Amino acid sequence: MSQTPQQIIAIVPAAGIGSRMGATLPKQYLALNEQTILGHTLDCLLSHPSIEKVVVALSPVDDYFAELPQAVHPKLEAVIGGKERADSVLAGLQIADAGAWVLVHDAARPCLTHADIDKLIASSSAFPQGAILAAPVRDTMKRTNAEGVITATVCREQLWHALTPQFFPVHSLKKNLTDALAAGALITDEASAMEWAGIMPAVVSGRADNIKVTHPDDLQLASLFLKSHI
Ligand SMILES: Nc1ccn([C@@H]2O[C@H](COP(=O)(O)OP(=O)(O)OP(=O)(O)O)[C@@H](O)[C@H]2O)c(=O)n1
Ligand SMILES: C[C@](O)(CO)[C@H](O)COP(=O)(O)O
Repeated sequence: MSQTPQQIIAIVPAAGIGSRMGATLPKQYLALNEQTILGHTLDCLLSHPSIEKVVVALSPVDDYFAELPQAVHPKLEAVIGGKERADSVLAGLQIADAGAWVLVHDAARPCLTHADIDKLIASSSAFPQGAILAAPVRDTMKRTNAEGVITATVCREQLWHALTPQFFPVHSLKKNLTDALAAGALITDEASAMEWAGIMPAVVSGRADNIKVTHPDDLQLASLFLKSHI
C-alpha cells in the first residue's frame, strides 16, 4: 500500500460573485460567526498540519481580501482567478509544484473539518487516481421538465452529492483540466475533468454539514453547523 502524499497544497477558488446569494458583496466576504465565510475556510486549511501552502484565486476586482486577517498568513498565496470556477482552479494550478497533490476546496464551504480532510488525504493510498468528498443522497430524487412537472424518479442507489475538497495529483489534474476546457467540456468540479479524460475518481463519504453557501438561507445553516463543531 503506497504512502499518502508528502507534499500537499490547497487551492481555494474564491473569485466568484455569489449571484445566487443576492448580496451587495461577493458571498465569500459575508459575515459568519464573527468572521467571513472565506476567513473560516482559510483558517481550516491554513491550520491543517499536512497542508504546506494555500493558494486562493481572487477576482481581479476583489477589494476585500487584503482586509482579511488571513491575507498575511505565511502559508497563503493569492492568484487572479478566471471567468468560471474551473478557470480559477487552473490559475491556482499554474503555481503548484507538479510533484504535489492538491486539495481543491470551495471558498463557499466554510464548515469543512480537519477530520474530513484527514479522511480524504488517507484515501490516496487506496485511490491513487484521486478522490472527492461526497455525501450520499438521502431523499427520493425527481427529475422534472421545464415546467416543473415530474418526468422521472431517479434511482438514488450509489448517488452522491459531490462536495469539496477534491484531491488529485497536481500534474494529472492540471493536464486533464487544461485539455477538458480546451475541448469545451462543461467542468463544474475537478472530478468531471478527470472523468472527461477517462480517469474515474473515488468518493469518500464526508459530513453532510460541509455545505456550499449558495442561497441566503444557507448562511444561518452554516452558522449553526459551525457552532455545533465547537
Ligand atoms: N469564476 C469563478 C466562479 C466561482 N468561483 C468560486 O467557486 C466556488 C463555488 O462556486 P459558486 O458557489 O457557484 O460561487 P459563485 O460562482 O460565486 O456563485 P453564483 O454561481 O451564485 O454566482 C466559490 O467559492 C466561488 O468563489 C471562482 O473561484 N471563480
Ligand atoms: C465543486 C462543487 O462544489 C461540487 O459540488 C460544485 O460543482 C460547485 O458548483 P457551482 O455551480 O460552481 O457552485
